[in-house]
Amino acid sequence: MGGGGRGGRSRTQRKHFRQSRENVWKRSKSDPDPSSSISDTPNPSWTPFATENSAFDLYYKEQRIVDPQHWDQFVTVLRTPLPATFRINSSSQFSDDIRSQLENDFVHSLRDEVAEGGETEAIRPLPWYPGNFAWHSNFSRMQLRKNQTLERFHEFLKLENEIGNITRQEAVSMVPPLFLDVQSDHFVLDMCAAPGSKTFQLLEIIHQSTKAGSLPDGMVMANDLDVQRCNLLIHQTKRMCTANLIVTNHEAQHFPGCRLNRNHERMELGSNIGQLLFDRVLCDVPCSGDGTLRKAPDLWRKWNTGMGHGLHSLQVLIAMRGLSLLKIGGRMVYSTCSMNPIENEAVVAEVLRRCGGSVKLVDVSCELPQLIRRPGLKSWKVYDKGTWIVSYKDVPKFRRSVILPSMFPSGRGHQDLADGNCSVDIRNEVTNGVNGNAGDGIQALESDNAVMSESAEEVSDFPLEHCMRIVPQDQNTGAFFIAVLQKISPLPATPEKTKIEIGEQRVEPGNHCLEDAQALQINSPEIAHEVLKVVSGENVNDNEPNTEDLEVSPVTCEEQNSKETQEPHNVQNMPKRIPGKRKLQIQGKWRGVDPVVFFEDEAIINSIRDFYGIDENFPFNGHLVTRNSDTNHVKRIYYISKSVKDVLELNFKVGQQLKITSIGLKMFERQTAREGSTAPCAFRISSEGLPLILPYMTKQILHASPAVFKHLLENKDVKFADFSDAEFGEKAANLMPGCCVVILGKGDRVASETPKVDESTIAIGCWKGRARLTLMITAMDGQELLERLLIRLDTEKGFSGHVDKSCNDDVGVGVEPLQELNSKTDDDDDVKATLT
Ligand SMILES: C[S@@+](CC[C@H](N)C(=O)[O-])C[C@H]1O[C@@H](n2cnc3c(N)ncnc32)[C@H](O)[C@@H]1O
Repeated sequence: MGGGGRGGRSRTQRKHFRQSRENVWKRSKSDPDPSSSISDTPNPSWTPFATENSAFDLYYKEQRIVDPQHWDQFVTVLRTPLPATFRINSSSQFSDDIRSQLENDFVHSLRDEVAEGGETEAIRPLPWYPGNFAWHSNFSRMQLRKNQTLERFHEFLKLENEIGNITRQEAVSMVPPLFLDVQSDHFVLDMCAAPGSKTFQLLEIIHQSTKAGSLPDGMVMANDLDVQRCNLLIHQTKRMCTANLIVTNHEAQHFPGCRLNRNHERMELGSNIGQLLFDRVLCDVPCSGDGTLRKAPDLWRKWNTGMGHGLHSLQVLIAMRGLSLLKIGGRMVYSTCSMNPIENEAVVAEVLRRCGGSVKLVDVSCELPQLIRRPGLKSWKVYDKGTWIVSYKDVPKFRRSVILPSMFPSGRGHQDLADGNCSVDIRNEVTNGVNGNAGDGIQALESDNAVMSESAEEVSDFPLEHCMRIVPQDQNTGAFFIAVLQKISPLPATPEKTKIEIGEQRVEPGNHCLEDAQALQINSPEIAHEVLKVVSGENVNDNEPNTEDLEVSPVTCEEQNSKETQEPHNVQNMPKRIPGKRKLQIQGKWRGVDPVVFFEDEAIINSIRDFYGIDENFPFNGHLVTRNSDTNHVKRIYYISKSVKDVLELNFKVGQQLKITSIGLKMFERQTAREGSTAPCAFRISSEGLPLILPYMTKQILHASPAVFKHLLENKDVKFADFSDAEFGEKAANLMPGCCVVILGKGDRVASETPKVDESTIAIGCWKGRARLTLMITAMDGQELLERLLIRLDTEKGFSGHVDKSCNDDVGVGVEPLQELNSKTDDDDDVKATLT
């Protein structure tokens, strides 16, 4: 994949390259010596780390999270700023370019200029990340921002990050997706996905070996409870330009099951999937976050043990829901950025206990051998109200709604409860709230009165040593906990009583299979049965109630009021209404979320196909969606992969249980400018969609020599007569008015008529007006492409003869951002170049 690798450079060449190209890498005599300000000095504002015997210290020591012998080393590392790490997008068409640019320009130049005595590599690939895609720098994020010597490197990272070729992400946060063993055809659920750094990584893996013009068979479903954070995720993953992503907004513990009932399944010949199950599930749950202390030193003051107690039950519920949505044989990774055993090993042990042998904890010690990790804890204590408790039987009665049996290594407590010795006091539950955060943190722990219960220390029976703890002092990172689980058979049925025994705050009805347990929210069997009918849109067999169809989030029930009297947005795909059951008519009308509608307007689809000459092999049917059911006013048309299409069709059949906030890839956008509305095709191709559709386009294409391409990028819009290559100008003038694509020819060849489009092809969308071509890309994309073009020009042999003087002179000069692009008016054509 990719092209234009730089190849090796001599030290002199590198130096020349730096001097000629950079416009920011300049140090005057008055500037301080950069190397002196780049050293890793402890951040003086992080004085809390110096405070011995804080509650945090005591907790870490008492739980043996850090061996007391290595305490000083641990604290020193915590006080050292976290190094900036980043990852090259392995599925980017430019990943090879970027890797060689890093290796040949930055590794050496940064070493020469800023690393100690030129001995240390200032940036290097993380040894454990496959394919050398992830990189570690010796600089903190602050140093990158503030240090003048690093400015060019920082600018490079920022630009490539914005474009989507690089992702700045903490090293430990990159680990969990690697243990998922994701393949390109997998359906992957990311349950708590925002802000989306791991989702992006999952998409990279899915797309990694995709050829130009094709899509992987798999897909990623990224979910988060917080709608604002979902928006961050959408922004973050937009850089990936993927048609294989659905973003949803649910409580993960109630994530819909989307299961067709058996009758429906039998009727729906050709139905691709009958239930939404996943090959892989990432369960990166909300946690107390002490592993992020190096990034967020404030946590030192805020963190308390109550935070973990409050999250434990939710973490168990989310993990259980993940396992119920996992295919048999599938893998789930449970992870937190906390070192607290109550949020980690205790959760894993409880999940294994509930699953009763249907799920196993996988020993992954042979995977990623270069990643230094420590085994999970088998034994720990629970700290509450100034006391270290080693067994549930020592928990005072009034704390039993907060301190649960599942928080202890043995998980025992069930028998006592069943005997009526220690019944759960529901009143306490209510007064303490579900999070159990009674402030039993720093103050309590600091008290001299901390005592230990007298029972013998418990040890878990589960092989919790297979869990992984990544600690800061081992490889200069943040901290992370990771457990890999595999589902080996269906989850067992569990009686209601057991659920109460194990201390859940939510009491759920009836006996049911654990596969559904965490999704049931409807308290009456009658109502449940009616919901089942509505969801499936048909009668169900009374003898075969199928509880999995009831997986409706409580949000669904509450959110009906504002819109329930409106007509469904997509009538044809909505389930039939049952009179008198309005309260249950809720699916598909998520407040504040536009509906997803298949786009089937043949007139528009045909006009697009004809205008761009799109090959019949490129499937449109069922792959185009919009978020506006009024096709006269559709502004954007999105493209979805086959995998996403299958899920969407299933979602319609089950009554739109999924609350979809984003889906697919923006492919076409209505041109709203005056000339746009008179062009033969009102829809232009978006820059995100271009790489996918380009190999199938036969019309509205121009092939440009590097000189012409560069001229266009630099000038943003060019009159046909002003192109140095008159033939190109003439061909441009002969195109139909409207959107067109300019493809960069390779090497010193004059662009051929039919060059093969491959992964390394560079192309840009333009608007062909009456007298000129106008770029239709963002300033950022333009700047990045110009940089890349310069690199290719600099590298490819034999390139010289076809570039005019001005182009050659410009090589090595700083690039002017194409900022004015979206407001620039073509005087001849009066067309606004609209950004995609
Ligand atoms: C540790 S962060 C996830 C980080 C993310 N995986 C990433 O790599 O960018 C936890 C996320 O869980 C979300 N969250 C909290 N409670 C949730 C719930 N009940 N269901 C789903 N998401 C939840 C939070 O909004 C937060 O975005």
